[in-house]
Amino acid sequence: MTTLYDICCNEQQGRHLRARYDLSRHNLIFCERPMLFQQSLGLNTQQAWVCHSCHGFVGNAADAMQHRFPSKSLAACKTIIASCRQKCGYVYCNKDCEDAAWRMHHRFLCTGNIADDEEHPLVLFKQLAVESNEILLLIAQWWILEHHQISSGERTESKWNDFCMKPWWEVATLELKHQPGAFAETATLNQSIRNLCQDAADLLNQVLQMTEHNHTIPLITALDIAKRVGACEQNAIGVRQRHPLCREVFDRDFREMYHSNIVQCLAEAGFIGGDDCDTDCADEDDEQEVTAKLAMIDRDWDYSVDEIAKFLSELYIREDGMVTDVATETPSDDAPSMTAPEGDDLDQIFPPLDGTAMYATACKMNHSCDPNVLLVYHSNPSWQRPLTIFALAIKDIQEGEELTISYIEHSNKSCEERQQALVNYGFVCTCSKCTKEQEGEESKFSAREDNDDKGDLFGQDGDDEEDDNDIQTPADTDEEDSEQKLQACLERLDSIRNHVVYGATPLPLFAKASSFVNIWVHDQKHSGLLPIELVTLFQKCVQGIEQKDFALMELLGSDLVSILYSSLESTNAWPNEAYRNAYWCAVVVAALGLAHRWCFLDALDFLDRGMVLGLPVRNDPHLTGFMAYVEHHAYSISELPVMLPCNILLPNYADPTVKQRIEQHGLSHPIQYPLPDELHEPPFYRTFSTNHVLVSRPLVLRKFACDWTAVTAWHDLEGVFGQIHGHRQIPVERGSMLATEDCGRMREEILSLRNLIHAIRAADEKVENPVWSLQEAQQYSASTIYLAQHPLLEQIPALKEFVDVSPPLCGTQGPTHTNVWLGSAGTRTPLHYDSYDNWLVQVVGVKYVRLYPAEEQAKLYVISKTTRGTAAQGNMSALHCENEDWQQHPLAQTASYTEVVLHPGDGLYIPARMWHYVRSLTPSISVNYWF
Ligand SMILES: C[S@@+](CC[C@H](N)C(=O)[O-])C[C@H]1O[C@@H](n2cnc3c(N)ncnc32)[C@H](O)[C@@H]1O
Ligand SMILES: [Fe+2]
Repeated sequence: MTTLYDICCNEQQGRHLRARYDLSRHNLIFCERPMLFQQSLGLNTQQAWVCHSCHGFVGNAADAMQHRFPSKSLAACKTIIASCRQKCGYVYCNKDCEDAAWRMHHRFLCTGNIADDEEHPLVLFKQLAVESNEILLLIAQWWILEHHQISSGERTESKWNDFCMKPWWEVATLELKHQPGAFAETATLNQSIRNLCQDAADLLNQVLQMTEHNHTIPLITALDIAKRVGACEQNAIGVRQRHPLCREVFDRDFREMYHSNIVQCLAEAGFIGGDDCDTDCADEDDEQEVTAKLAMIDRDWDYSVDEIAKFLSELYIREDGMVTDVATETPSDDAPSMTAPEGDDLDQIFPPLDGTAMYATACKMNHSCDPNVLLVYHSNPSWQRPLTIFALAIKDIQEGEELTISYIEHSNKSCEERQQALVNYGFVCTCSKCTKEQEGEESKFSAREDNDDKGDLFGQDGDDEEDDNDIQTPADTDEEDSEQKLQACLERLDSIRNHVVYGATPLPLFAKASSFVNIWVHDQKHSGLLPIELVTLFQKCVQGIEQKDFALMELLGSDLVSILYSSLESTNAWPNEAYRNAYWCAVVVAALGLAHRWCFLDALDFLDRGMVLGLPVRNDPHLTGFMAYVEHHAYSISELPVMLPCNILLPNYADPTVKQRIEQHGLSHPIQYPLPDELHEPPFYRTFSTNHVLVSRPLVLRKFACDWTAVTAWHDLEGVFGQIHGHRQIPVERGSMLATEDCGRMREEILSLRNLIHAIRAADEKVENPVWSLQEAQQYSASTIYLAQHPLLEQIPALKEFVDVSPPLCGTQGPTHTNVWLGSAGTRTPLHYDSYDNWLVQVVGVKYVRLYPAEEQAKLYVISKTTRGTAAQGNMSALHCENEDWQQHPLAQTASYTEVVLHPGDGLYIPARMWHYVRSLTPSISVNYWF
């Protein structure tokens, strides 16, 4: 999906955004996370306990309570809050966040080792920032990130300088400029800012030189600093993010995750008493399974939202920071005075995060007093992806129209007052509203002010809510028990609904995706393939879709996903296509609901799991638009500001000792020549077909893929797979089917690409050299991890750009399946055959392959079809290649085979039914085509 806007630039308007398509009111135009953020210093850093990497509040409810009220001994910290490795006092959500911040900028700016050195330039720099302008701290980060270089080459991005960058001294004197007689004052201010910038530059340069001895980060000048501070003055947004305990307490997901924590720590702290915390969600008798599941939907929390909110809002804070429960404590006369938080304003107990952020796209929008876009903060349900900004259309917008926001709070301001408020931006507003008002047509506009017009670029309170009045509870006519439960559940939803920010999925995408569901459900009605209870639930989904009841879609969709998953697991129904189709359909319903709530990462998780476990209709024209929409927005909020350097070791193939290392250490024995046929230039398909395909003769084609961008780009496993696509969920195998020890036995899991890369890195660290021997592969079998035979290019279409999706050597029809194999060193694929012709293309790393012709099958101890388990298809051999048990498998000793080592860019043609065994000698990525 392309963006819904274009970034344009002209002399009058500077950089600005224009709608690329017609947009409707309530459409989400884009969302993004800040490229830079600086928390307000002082009290806020102490009270709002946030991660210094992603800026989310750290820990769970218990941690937050503990942090805020340390004198109470509360539940122990259950999450893994990480502290800075140099103990500077910074905290992070977890080790990942710590690591990312460290690698991005913190290694330059950490005071952990130097805290008591008052003369240290870093200490002096921070002091200067505190005394003059906190933004200087942001500038230090900016400079480092802007010049961040990684080992595999430079990746400076122009986005860092794509702002109006008037020097600070010019911006700061804008206001004085218009005052008569302020000439001397202007000159003094101008000079003192120049001096300040020079001091800051001198100190920062010393810091940079001390940390980075090879000077990959250039020195900064006073002007560099001034331009960036100026840019912040005119582009940055003041952000305030409420503490989850204040805000998210109204959210269903949040409650689900933190409910017991909140209750527990409130109880332990004595805020609530005598609770009997019963978890009686399944008090049902042994009714049908589905009915029981339905009861789960209607699970009752021990305490309702209102109750929890009430607990929190009724807490009193004393001036010494202690919290008391008003009901249990009567203040004595000499007790410090108490202040009660107002109504539902809980910010006093859990203060919000305050700070300044730079957003690369939002900062390119110009101001209008009659804007068509509103920026909204809405942290997704959990505590993740903080500071995400959502740009919402508040009017119908035509293609080509400029997208504008209001920089100021202006509902009741006159034109003159607005111009005054805008003075620091250095322009006179000539928007239609200002023009008309100056022509004396004010009345018309003030009448038009509506609720939506809350667009204040600064100091947004993040509480804007869009209540979609179209949404109604579907009327229920049926009298069934499940109906009643559903009804109760819907009633409960009503209260949640009002607290959700709605930004509609573009109607055409929604309509198409939901027609997919409608059609599928309609087909199920009479097919008899699914139990009637499930069909009924799916029909409820359709009703939800028709009524645009997104909360119901989310709830029912995700519950159906878990119901189907447990039936698939417990009855081993994986081969049951009806169930897997249903799984995919449920996933789409849940994703439709989640996308409406802008939970794009969660929606994408569902879709990914659906692609892995369900039977997705690949390239279904109904779904592609919606899936691209979800994918697009998920990507824009999952990005880190810069790519992290790669920590996974891969051999440098240009180094002749590497070849030696592979042969002497990696291989279990010297390769027996002759090899399979080998070519260095691709043959014509017809020649290849005649000489190899028709006669089942393998072929090695060196440099098959040497011009694929994947060969270089994917070398950076960490950047491409760990970061850009790190949030995608994929199926992996841990351990090996060939492992002899229990702990190394293969297990299947679904995890994120980021975690796969972490696991590859962890395996990589077991052995000093990136090339693993057979013994190492066996010894560390439990650490090996493999995304094996997965259609990753279908799942992440963006990856197709890096490879040839239809190589000519796969014939005129092109490949029927394309799979990606991504894993650590030491992965071993047992001896087996496939019924397709196969091109195995090595992209990154080195693999050893052994091939036995089909004629040798009699000597290969084929595992019979009647055996249970994965090998039941008659295409697996019991032989442990490279580690054969000749006693048990004597015939194999005489079986003839060929073998080959594949390097990046090499392709191997494996004929259909030819037996093959594969071992990765290094971390490796391959692509294979069945044709
Ligand atoms: C947040 S930036 C917007 C992007 C800016 N146009 C650019 O080229 O980078 C704010 C600056 O844009 C310019 N600007 C914003 N709204 C404007 C308007 N309505 N008329 C003229 N200039 C405007 C002012 O120079 C202001 O300081
Ligand atoms: Fe205006």
